[in-house]
Formats: sequence, structure tokens, C-alpha cells
Amino acid sequence: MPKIQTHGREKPENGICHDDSAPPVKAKTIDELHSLQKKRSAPTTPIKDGAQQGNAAFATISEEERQKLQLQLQSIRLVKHTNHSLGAYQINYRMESGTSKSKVKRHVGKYELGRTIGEGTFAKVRFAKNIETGEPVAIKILDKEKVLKHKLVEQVVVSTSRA
Ligand SMILES: Nc1ncnc2c1ncn2[C@@H]1O[C@H](COP(=O)(O)OP(=O)(O)OP(=O)(O)O)[C@@H](O)[C@H]1O
Repeated sequence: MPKIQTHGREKPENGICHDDSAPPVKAKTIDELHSLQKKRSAPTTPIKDGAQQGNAAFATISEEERQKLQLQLQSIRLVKHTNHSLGAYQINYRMESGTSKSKVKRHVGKYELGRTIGEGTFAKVRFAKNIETGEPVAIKILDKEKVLKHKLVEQVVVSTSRA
């Protein structure tokens, strides 16, 4: 096999090879070297308006793409908001109480509502405590819409009058 020629190259010092392809750095002090490194790593891609408004993530994409991304972000936020503040129980409770309040009631009369302990087809059952006596009870919260839809009002009236 023919030997590979290494014209113009000196023998490696101490067996260590050097990459001589890059031009030598002309810096005499550490500060000069740092400023040269900063200049080299500066962005070369032209920055659009978005970056100037502090929106660097959208700096190198088109206006149409930016709008699409913003829409996606908004819908993600909406889903998160819905999960946190509009759980099934809360919707049911608002229907049952007949109000359009966005806050969930923590009290029903003298009862302080606690965690949900069961769920049926038309109702949720929550743990509650009588704030006067401390007596624990189970409170059934009916889904008004479902009760009306299935014409169960009479049944509900009968069962509550028995209790
Ligand atoms: N007094 C109670 N104490 C403790 N848990 C209860 C009480 N009443 C109901 N639960 C719990 O709540 C769940 C839902 O009760 P609910 O009466 O609404 O429905 P269900 O009769 O069990 O079911 P469905 O309405 O679908 O026939 C029950 O399965 C039970 O686990």
C-alpha cells in the first residue's frame, strides 16, 4: 500500500495533532479573545419586527406562522382554564343552584361541602359537615338538566319527601 504524503506539515509535538485549517486568533489578551468570540457567535440571520417587540421566539418565522402559533397557544390556555375552573361537578352545581356564578359554592345552608364521595347517573354525592354541630353528612347534588330531560322531577320529589 502506498504511503500517505504529509507535505508541509510538521511532526506533531508530543504526539498531539493540531488542526491548522482554522486561521490563527489574533488576540493578545483574554479580554480581546472574549470580544472576538462574542463577535463570532453573534446571530447572522436577519431579525424581523417580532424580536424587536420582545417576541424573540417568533423572530425568524413569517407573520402567518406567528399568528397560527399564537392561536394554538391561546387554545391550549383555554383548555387549561376549562379543566381547572369548569369541572363537571361545578357545571352541575351551577345548574342545580340555578345561578350563573362562576365561583363554586362551598356551603349549602349550614353545611360545609367537602370532597365528592360518589357519582350516579343524575347526581353527585359530596361529603358535608354541619357547621353548627360538626355532624358529617352526605349531600346529593342533582343535575337539574338531566332530571328535567328524563322527566324525573316527580321521582325526586317523592324520594326527598321520604328522607
Ligand atoms: N348516604 C351516602 N353516603 C355515602 N355515600 C353515598 C351516599 N349516597 C350515595 N353515595 C355514593 O354516591 C354514589 C352515587 O349515588 P346516587 O344515589 O347518585 O347514584 P346511584 O343510585 O348509586 O346510581 P344511579 O343513579 O346511576 O342508579 C353511590 O354509588 C355511593 O357510592
